[in-house]
Amino acid sequence: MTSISNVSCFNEARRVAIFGGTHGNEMSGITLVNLWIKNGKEIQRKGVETKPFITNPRAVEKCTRYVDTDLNRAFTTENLSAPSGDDLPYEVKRAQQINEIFGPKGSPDAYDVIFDLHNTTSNMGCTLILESSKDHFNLQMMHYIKKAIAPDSCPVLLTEHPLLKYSTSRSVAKHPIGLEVGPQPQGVLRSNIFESMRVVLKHALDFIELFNEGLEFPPCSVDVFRVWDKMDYPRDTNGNIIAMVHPNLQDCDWEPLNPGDPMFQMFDGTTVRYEGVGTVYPTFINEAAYYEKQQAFVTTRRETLVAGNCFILSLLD
Ligand SMILES: CC(=O)N[C@@H](CC(=O)O)C(=O)O
Ligand SMILES: [Zn+2]
Repeated sequence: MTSISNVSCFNEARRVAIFGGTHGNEMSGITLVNLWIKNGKEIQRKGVETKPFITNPRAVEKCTRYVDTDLNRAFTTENLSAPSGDDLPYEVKRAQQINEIFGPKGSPDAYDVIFDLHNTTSNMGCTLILESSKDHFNLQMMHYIKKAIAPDSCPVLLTEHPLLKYSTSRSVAKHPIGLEVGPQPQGVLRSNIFESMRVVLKHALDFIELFNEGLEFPPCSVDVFRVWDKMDYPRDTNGNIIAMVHPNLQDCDWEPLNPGDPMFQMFDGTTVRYEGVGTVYPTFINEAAYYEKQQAFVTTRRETLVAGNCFILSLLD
């Protein structure tokens, strides 16, 4: 990327991948990717090579999140550079293979864009996950998608955080995009969730086609929710959970939570209130997969990011 004040230029996005089954029990992405592996017409765009790919086939087969360890945390430099061997956890070996095919992570040879399709048990709607506030290409794409699906909404979760950021499968690409759609139980397919994932992907691929054709995208601003903190369930001294998400908070992803608002309901009926400073916007509320990560929900803060004028580099010649 070249940045000239407010101008961002990129090479064409020729190589695009769509990942499903990074978590083997999140059925929308698995089903869509399998459909597209059989017949890719729907995801074909002029001048773009789009590769649908099942990232964790053994977890998909077992319909479980992972086999040995969470694949969507496995793309650390340490794992990717570990000497390959049979004793490595399955997902670490798989991360190395994926890095070979779609990366290497951080190199010019890496895929341009990777969409990673996820489902959540939380009421997050159709959420786009952005890893860097400086990724103007992704910001422009997200702006385009938001406009295209209006009046439906499509919140953007920015996971850039000094401690809470994790090493995702999609992070091997130059422009990683997570798509998180819910609520949907693990192992279950719901038609409404399936359809909204499909529609967002259609607009995303349309954007890439238009961009490659040389369309110029003027500066724009994008409202995002930046990850702020993670909140665990109240626990006893043995580490057992002793409360549930409060009914006032359950399903209220992206809605403001203010100091003093109910947060958890103890098993004895008492209410635990939010005691932070200022308004936060909780999300991933009561996500099933996060019980093992000691996480009841994450808090976010609202922010507006600005994306510069965006077009292909060859237009400058
Ligand atoms: C529920 C779930 O799996 N969420 C994803 C979010 C992401 O892809 O960034 C994860 O924890 O890996
Ligand atoms: Zn997932």
